[in-house]
Amino acid sequence: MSSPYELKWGILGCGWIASVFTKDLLLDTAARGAGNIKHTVVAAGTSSDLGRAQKFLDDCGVPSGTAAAYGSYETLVQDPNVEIVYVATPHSHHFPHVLLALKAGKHVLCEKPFTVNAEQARILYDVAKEKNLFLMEAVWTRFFPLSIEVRNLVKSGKIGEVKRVLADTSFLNEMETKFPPENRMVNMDLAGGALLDLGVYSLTWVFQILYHLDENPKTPKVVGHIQKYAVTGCDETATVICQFEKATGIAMTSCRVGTDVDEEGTAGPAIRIYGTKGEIQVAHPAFRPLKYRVILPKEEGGAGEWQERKDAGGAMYWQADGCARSIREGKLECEVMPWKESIAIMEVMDEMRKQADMPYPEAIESTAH
Ligand SMILES: NC(=O)C1=CN([C@@H]2O[C@H](COP(=O)(O)OP(=O)(O)OC[C@H]3O[C@@H](n4cnc5c(N)ncnc54)[C@H](OP(=O)(O)O)[C@@H]3O)[C@@H](O)[C@H]2O)C=CC1
Ligand SMILES: O=C1OC[C@@H](O)[C@H](O)[C@H]1O
Repeated sequence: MSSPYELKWGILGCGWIASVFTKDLLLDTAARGAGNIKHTVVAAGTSSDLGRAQKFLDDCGVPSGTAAAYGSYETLVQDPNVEIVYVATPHSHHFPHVLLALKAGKHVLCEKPFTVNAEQARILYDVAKEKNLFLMEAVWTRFFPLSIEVRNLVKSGKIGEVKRVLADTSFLNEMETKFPPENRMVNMDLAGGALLDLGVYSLTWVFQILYHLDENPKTPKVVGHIQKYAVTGCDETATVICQFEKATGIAMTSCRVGTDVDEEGTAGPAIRIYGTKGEIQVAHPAFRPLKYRVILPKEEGGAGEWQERKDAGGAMYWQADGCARSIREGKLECEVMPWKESIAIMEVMDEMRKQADMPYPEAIESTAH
């Protein structure tokens, strides 16, 4: 048997999601049927503190002596052992941090939302292409076996022709107590707000179903509405209607009201995919889908049982496997999260912010590089 393809990771930014992702990289790939891939964490860097980077590696369970700790992102990306950099900093910083890694000759997986605006995204993909490097927005949701199953069900025609998708990624929060003004969720300097942080998942569901129905997929026409958070001016609730060639998507998001009220899913499905012969529902949370069901007319079986899918750990490894397979095959982009689609989603969010007059500070909208 040939040895597994190994991908060596460097972690840029040692915050919350970076710890979930790093622990997932350490899980046994064979246990999920991906034994021909091996992920190795070879380095982690914080913005300013080497000791904290070392503590991060230790806390994540990276075997002692197998990974280097760095006290700056500049030194991390120079590590010759690092093949791919995982960027896990706030939205505002994705553009400069991805650029930093690409310019150092590293492949990149960057957390969602990919950038602050579509122009920044276009620039990053141009740089990746020029440098022949792999680059992907870390929209983990698309890589779940459950997402693939739902996409395949739609393709199979089980619910007929899809005409509408309704997607909601919302959390009930007492915002004033949960998010102090400097918190990344609401801080305009960090590109905070529900739309970029959570709305990207609703748009993911709308796009992974509807964008692909069109013969020549392009950015849909958009009518959006944003309710602002009085304390910082970011959006607390956002809704958009996306008109594709063949169908309509309605993407909703909020960090004020939720689809998670009782945490049991009785609040109703987060995703509803409406076809001419039936419907597919996916339960909350939209970003980590755990169960779905098909609902057909009564004479054809009515409401099906919920189909549950459990993934080990943080379930962020599916997207890491996608990176490894793409890089092994010499691809610059992964077909599950193509560049053109990431840009189209950024364009929808740009248009919504334009309609709502919600620019971010010039410093983080900047495309200077
Ligand atoms: N896929 C998913 O499910 C999730 C994705 N995310 C995404 O991951 C990214 C990070 O989110 P999260 O881990 O929750 O955030 P955290 O605040 O926990 O971590 C962000 C990290 O970025 C580094 N950083 C660099 N510059 C700044 C700055 N100016 N202000 C604040 N932090 C800075 C921080 O420090 P240092 O480098 O010094 O460690 C920090 O560790 C976001 O893009 C978010 O949307 C978040 C949650 C879930
Ligand atoms: O990406 C995310 O998914 C989970 C949420 O809790 C978090 O705010 C968001 O960044």
